[in-house]
Amino acid sequence: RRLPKGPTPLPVLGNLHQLSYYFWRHHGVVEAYRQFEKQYGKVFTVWIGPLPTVYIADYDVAYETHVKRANTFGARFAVGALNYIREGRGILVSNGEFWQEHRRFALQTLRNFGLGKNLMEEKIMEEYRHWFAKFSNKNNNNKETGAAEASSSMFFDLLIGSIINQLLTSERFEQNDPDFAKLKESLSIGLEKFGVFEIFCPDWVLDAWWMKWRMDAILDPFRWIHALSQRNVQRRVEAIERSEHVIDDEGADFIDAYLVKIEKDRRDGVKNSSFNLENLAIDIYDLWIAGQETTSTTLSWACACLLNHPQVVSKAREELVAVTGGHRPVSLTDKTKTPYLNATINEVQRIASILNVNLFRQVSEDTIIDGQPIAAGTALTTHLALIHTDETLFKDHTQFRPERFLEEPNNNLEKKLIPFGIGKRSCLGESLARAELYLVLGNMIVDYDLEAVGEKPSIKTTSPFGIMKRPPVNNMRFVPVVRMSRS
Ligand code: HEM
Repeated sequence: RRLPKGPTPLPVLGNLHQLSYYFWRHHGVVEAYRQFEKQYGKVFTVWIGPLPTVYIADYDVAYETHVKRANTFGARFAVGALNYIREGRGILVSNGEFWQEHRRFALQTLRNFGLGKNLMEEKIMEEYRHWFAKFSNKNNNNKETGAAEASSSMFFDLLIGSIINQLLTSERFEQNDPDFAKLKESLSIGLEKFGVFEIFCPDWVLDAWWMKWRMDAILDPFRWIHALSQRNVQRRVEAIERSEHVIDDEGADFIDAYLVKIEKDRRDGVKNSSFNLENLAIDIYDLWIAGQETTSTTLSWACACLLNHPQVVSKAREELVAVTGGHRPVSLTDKTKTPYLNATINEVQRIASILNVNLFRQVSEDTIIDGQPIAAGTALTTHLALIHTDETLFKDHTQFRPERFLEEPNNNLEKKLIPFGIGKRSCLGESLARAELYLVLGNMIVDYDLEAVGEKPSIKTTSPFGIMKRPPVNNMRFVPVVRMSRS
């Protein structure tokens, strides 16, 4: 088999024995893969049982393959738990014409939200104000200072979950919503368990009775989110039928825009259009899953970093107040004038590197990577966490130091930071996520002093073995610093 270098696999087991040993010895997935990188170089193969998987741990190689030869590296490798509910549909794991049409439609719809009246910024700021005010008004918070106390993960889950929900369905999550609390609890258990093994498990293993104990914990929250998406679609259709909801122009949210597209395809006589109600529920499911946990997790990591580095908060605040005068909210139009905040967000995303293992692609033809052959059909991924901790690029990579992005010469560091992936299948929600991170962090830094409740969180993950690198769990206090009216 034409494959890049890697440890010799055993029959059936592949390299699982070595991987498990490194997991245990080096306390996590990323460090385990780093051991292979040290031995075999920037491009290496690891066999997960009978399946060879290839990893790229170098920015230049990732760019040369995923950008310059995008067509060869643009298909998704979709098996296992990731494909479980989707069955090749949605955006995350679909391929071919279906993927192209649905990605283009979702991108265009999100882009429209950011144009003209800028619905995106409006909704982000509306939710920002709502959730900070709601937490400040809670009975157990300090009435004199107006300080709000919250678990960072629950707070950002509600805030970010509500933003994405507003864009998709025009609805907000309500605090103490028992459904939401149940979902988040089971999702965090599921995500801690969801590991490299589950990405590649064939369906018959996922469905086997002897895997039920593990698979139910991992898949139940996803089934729940899918059912919720179906319910939202159904509710909207019924509201339209009862004339309680009217779609103006292109609609108020993603569901409306999609219903307009279904109607347009029908009128244009498009045969076998892939835009229908069931696929709408899957697209919403994908956008919610990909858009909620990722951004919320990044904000929790940001708080862990900022609580440990108050000097960064002071410097960013000084820059922001100089730009806004402290009398108006930070807006996306300020971005070009806030290099320090931009560098801080970059450094948060680098330290967070929230995917211990990125989504996999499938090589579409026999080809060469960095001088080594690779066969068509091979599963391959860019290892973002290894690239973001490459000492030749990010010296003293364990240090949280936004200044590294501002120093000259800095080797074009900003370009080499790729938390949203690279190439044709890179993150569809990048502009929304960047807007959320900028507006929430920028305004929060101007409006609040951050205090840890109890000990400061250590900048260390709670799930080194899962596919997502979850942030430290911590309670924190947001103490208002600006009491003047800022509309
Ligand atoms: C900080 C937040 C986020 C991070 C770090 C992130 C990261 C990523 C990464 C690494 C990928 C895989 C790229 C690859 O294959 O190389 C991805 C894909 C994707 N993301 Fe995000 N994401 C974030 C937020 C969002 C948001 C807000 C949305 C939606 C509204 C979203 C929707 C998607 C979708 C649909 C894909 C699949 C794209 C495709 O296969 O064509 N993401 N994201």
